Formats: sequence, structure tokens, C-alpha cells
Amino acid sequence: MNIYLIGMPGSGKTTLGKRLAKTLGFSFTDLDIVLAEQEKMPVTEIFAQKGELYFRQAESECLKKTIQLQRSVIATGGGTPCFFDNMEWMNANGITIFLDVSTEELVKRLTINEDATQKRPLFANKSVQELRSSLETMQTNRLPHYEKSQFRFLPHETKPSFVASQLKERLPELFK
Ligand SMILES: Nc1ncnc2c1ncn2[C@@H]1O[C@H](COP(=O)(O)OP(=O)(O)OP(=O)(O)O)[C@@H](O)[C@H]1O
Ligand SMILES: O=C(O)C1=C[C@@H](O)[C@@H](O)[C@H](O)C1
Ligand SMILES: [Mg+2]
Repeated sequence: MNIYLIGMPGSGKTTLGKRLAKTLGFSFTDLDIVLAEQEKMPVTEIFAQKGELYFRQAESECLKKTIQLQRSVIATGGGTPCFFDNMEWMNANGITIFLDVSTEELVKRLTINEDATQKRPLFANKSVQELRSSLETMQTNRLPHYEKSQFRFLPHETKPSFVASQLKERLPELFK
């Protein structure tokens, strides 16, 4: 059984994912990294060279291959739950956790330094106002998908020990 972390870019999937994996004794997998390795180019390049449709199809295939993993905390891409049957598939095959972070908090996190903005292709080269506006639109469109997750945590609730205890309380059979 794998755990899928879901949420907007900057919502903390990688940060929590690595720590939660350690706490639970699971491995950690970053779907964007697996996809980049498979395609032999960074996700920014896949978008730029092959377009979004190609990216989304490859992403979905890559997601489904995670069925082969056991006991892994998987950070999904920000858009993963919003395409094809990905969200339903994750709910049917694993535990889904939505990291629910406000637009204002995302703006802060994504503008904290140049690196934070540039490494996220959907937001590079935007003013703070443009960034806020695209995050707002994106979040509104994506929320109906994210909300299908089985668990939802706000930023102050993402201490790995707390998340682990909530998972064990609701799904004790999985952690025996
Ligand atoms: N609970 C938290 N409270 C405050 N800051 C946080 C929290 N979790 C993560 N951060 C910070 O927010 C930023 C984004 O976190 P992270 O890279 O883990 O997000 P992500 O969801 O993996 O993003 P992406 O989808 O782009 O890979 C980092 O600077 C991280 O230190
Ligand atoms: O929010 C998104 O649509 C994306 C987020 C990243 O994790 C990558 O999966 C890619 O840059 C697309
Ligand atoms: Mg990440």
C-alpha cells in the first residue's frame, strides 16, 4: 500500500513526503523525478519540447506503474490528480492525502527565493501579482479533484508524527 501526497506546487509534498516516509519506515518517491528519469529530461523540458498532452499521458502511465512499489510515500505532481482517472485510481489503490495550503501562503513560499520560482515552470518569469492570480485560478479549478482525497491537512497539521498518528488511527490494519 502506497501513500499519495496531493496538492498545489509548493504545498509541501516533497517536504512532508520525505519526513513521513522516515517516520513510517516507508520509501519516498517523487513522481516528477521518476518521470524525468524515464523521459531522460527535466519535467520543464518535457513540457517545452513535447507539450502538455504528452506530459500528462506520460505522467499518468508513470503513476500507474507505482502499483509495483510497496510501502512508499509518493509525492505526485501538482496536476496529477486533475487528469484522466488518476485521482480515482489513487483512491482505489492507495491512501491519498491533500495538503491544503492557501493561495497567499503559496505565493510566500514560491517567491522566497529565485530558485523556488524558476524550478517551477508554470510560474517562472511572472510578477508576484501574476503569480497570485494564476495560483488562484489554478487552485479553484483543481480543488474539486484534490478534495476527493481521503485525508486533508492544513499547513500547521503537517508534522510527520501527527500525520502518521492520524493514518494509523483511521487505517490501523495497514500499519500492523
Ligand atoms: N508545513 C509547512 N510550513 C511552512 N513551509 C513549508 C511547509 N511545508 C513545506 N514548506 C516550504 O514550502 C516550500 C515548498 O515545499 P515543497 O517543495 O515540499 O512543496 P512541493 O509540494 O513538493 O512543491 P512542488 O509541487 O513544486 O514539487 C519549501 O520552501 C518548504 O520548505
Ligand atoms: O502543477 C502542475 O501542473 C505541475 C506541477 C509539477 O509538479 C510538475 O508535475 C509539472 O511542472 C506540472
Ligand atoms: Mg516537490
